Amino acid sequence: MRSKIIEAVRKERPLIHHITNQVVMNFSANGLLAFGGSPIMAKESNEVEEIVDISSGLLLNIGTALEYDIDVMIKAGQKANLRGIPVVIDPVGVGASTYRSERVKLLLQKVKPTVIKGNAGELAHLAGIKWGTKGVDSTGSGNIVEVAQNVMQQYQCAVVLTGEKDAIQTTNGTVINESGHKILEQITGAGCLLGSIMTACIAIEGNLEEQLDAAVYFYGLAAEYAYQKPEVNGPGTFLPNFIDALSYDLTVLERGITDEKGATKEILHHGQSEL
Ligand SMILES: Nc1ncnc2c1ncn2[C@@H]1O[C@H](COP(=O)(O)OP(=O)(O)O)[C@@H](O)[C@H]1O
Ligand SMILES: Cc1ncsc1CCOP(=O)(O)O
Repeated sequence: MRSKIIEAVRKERPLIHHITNQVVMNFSANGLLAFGGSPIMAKESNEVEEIVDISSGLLLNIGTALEYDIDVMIKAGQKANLRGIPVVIDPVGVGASTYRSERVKLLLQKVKPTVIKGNAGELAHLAGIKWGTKGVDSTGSGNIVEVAQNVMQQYQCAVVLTGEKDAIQTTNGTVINESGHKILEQITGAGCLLGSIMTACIAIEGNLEEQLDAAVYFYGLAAEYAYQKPEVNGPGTFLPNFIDALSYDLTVLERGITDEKGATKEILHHGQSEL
């Protein structure tokens, strides 16, 4: 099923309208292209509704959003809601400032998301559950299922909570994903690009839970596969290998990870003890 979902995305190459942060724009566009979607970044108020009109999915990521950007996100989000295309909201760093917290609240009042996605710290903030955070990163620990369920109930939408383990929460229940690699914590935009790929996966016909599961599982596996490459020595060399892996078939990734511990074995092989 996961392979079929990914193949279907690659066949359709859905256009995904991004209003995202300045840090990750290029990485997200390249990563989504490699995966098999079609990105467009557009945040001019005068064109944003037209761009929604030609898109199959909308990703709203508040990572570096100015007041103007929030207004544009609301305009685009409302148009997407009218058209019935999926909207993914990524409340990057929502707990880091009052401004972020208040603007995300406003965005969620004005726009109905299909999915809220974020790291555990961001989603715990939305849920009103105490959690450790540092800027845009999650540093705490706790019950991720409780957080995901709470956000789903509060905002009446599906939730993808990321971290060492990911929780995919829909009205069908919770799916826990364990694919992924710790190296993803050392590159910026790992969560943001997952948002792009998730939006592409839910922009085609199908079951939301299965599509989110396919996106999250595939993404984690691509990271594990890339890290195993002999030429990867750390975050810098990981990045291009990861982009390559995002373009591969799921079966290639699955076959390529030979050891149960996958990339962990390879890290030791590289003589690194900490990761
Ligand atoms: N310690 C980890 N082990 C394995 N995968 C991880 C780990 N931390 C994050 N990931 C993966 O990295 C991606 C981004 O998650 P995360 O780091 O939580 O997002 P963000 O970049 O928004 O903080 C997800 O696919 C997640 O599964
Ligand atoms: C570092 C940073 N600062 C504002 S947005 C951003 C990128 C965050 O990306 P991610 O949440 O995917 O790590």
